Amino acid sequence: MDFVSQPLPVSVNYMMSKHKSGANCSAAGECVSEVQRILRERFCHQRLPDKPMGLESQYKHLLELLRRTAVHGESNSVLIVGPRGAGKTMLLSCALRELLDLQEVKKNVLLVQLSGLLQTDDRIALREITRQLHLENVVGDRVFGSFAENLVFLLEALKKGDKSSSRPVFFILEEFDLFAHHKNQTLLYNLLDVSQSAQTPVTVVGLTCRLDVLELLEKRVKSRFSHRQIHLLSSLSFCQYRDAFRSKLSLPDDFPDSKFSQDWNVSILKLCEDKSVDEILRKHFNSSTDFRSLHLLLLLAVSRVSVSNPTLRAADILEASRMSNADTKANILHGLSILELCLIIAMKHLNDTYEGEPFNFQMVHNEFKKFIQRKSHSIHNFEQPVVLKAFEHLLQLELIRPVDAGVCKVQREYQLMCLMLDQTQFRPQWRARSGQLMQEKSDEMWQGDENTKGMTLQNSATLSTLACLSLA
Ligand SMILES: Nc1ncnc2c1ncn2[C@@H]1O[C@H](COP(=O)(O)OP(=O)(O)OP(=O)(O)O)[C@@H](O)[C@H]1O
Repeated sequence: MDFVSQPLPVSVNYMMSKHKSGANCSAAGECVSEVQRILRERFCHQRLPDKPMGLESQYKHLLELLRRTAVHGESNSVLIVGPRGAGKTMLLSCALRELLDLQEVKKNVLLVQLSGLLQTDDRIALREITRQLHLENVVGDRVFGSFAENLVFLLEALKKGDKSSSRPVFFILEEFDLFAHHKNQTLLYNLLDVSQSAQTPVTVVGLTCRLDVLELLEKRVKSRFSHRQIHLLSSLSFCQYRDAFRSKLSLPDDFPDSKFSQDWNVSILKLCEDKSVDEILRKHFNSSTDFRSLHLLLLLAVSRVSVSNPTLRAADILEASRMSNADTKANILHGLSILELCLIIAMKHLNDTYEGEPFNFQMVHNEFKKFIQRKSHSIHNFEQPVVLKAFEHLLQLELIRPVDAGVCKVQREYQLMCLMLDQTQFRPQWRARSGQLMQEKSDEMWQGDENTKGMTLQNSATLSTLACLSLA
């Protein structure tokens, strides 16, 4: 290994740079990148919070259930139900973290994690269970008569030498409701069956967003479920939300540069008192109390921190809020080519003319050709395959959508489409895009006609775009 070229840990780098003359700038740089590393880890779910905020009773309940399996060998089953981003995975991970801190539990307990999005049928799920329990060699080429036989064999294989005690197993099923769509719900039936019988200490923990998840279970599966449910419904107040904002941005005590971290933490306190920041937070809180959207806002704000701007300012939060609320579809319009923009305008024309009726490629192309005839000097006459390619790109970007995706017999050029943009997404983007093009290219000078409403145009590329504007 080439240790010389390996990057040094930040703290070592920082210590070294501290002793160098004129090292202030590089030390500040190190601190800023360390701040960004810590906070990004925090916001990208790589680090669990110390305690789940506002979920104390649910946390205690879950921890006790898991402890009873791990310590006393009791089997159980439980569902954690809550909306997206409510903290289901985080709650379970925190409880497991606390439980696995106990030495005797850590040695004994086995974890199997499945997700309804990944294990799409029971065969794949069983293979994954075998893999996670490290029993591939034990199973070998053995053939099993049924799924239940296979599962029982796996659990038997986990029994210790004295045959009386088994190692407790936690089966964690993320997106639990998707497992209910597997054929005959065999996996759920067998897991819940094992959790009911006294064979092996097993706890099945299901995580789901669906409140009606029990309705999806077959009768025989439902009857084997313990009907324990932990609901995560946000009861967060704005004050708690603001506290979370402060604590999520604060630097830990073990930050390599204590002076920097003190200054940073003071600046975060000041930020929390800022009126405009309070307003933004209130707006975010009113639209969603989940921490995932708060993390996105903070991630965008923290990415604006640099050596020249080493603390977070209210303007950074404001800009981050603007970016996180931006209309993504309208933003896509910024990146379109001139031909694609022309096609979008042609579609909008058709929409206006036929009052929102669907259109096909031929209609759009005809409209586009009419425009070229009128303004032949302002836009290049593209060949039909090129126009079709641009049209398909718009389809890929989901700016247009087939009216009936099931009808695939129709020739591509005649397939009916509808435009997925509305008036509000049109106008501001249009102006921004034409303005942007005007700035980008300034080779040829051109005086606008009455369609451009007296504006002076800078070049032919802009000309085409603004000629499009006259179409709109
Ligand atoms: N009460 C809370 N306290 C601290 N952090 C929280 C809390 N609730 C959610 N979070 C944070 O919000 C983020 C999303 O949480 P998590 O992934 O656990 O949600 P989830 O309910 O499992 O979502 P999904 O249904 O999409 O799987 C995580 O970074 C988590 O740390």
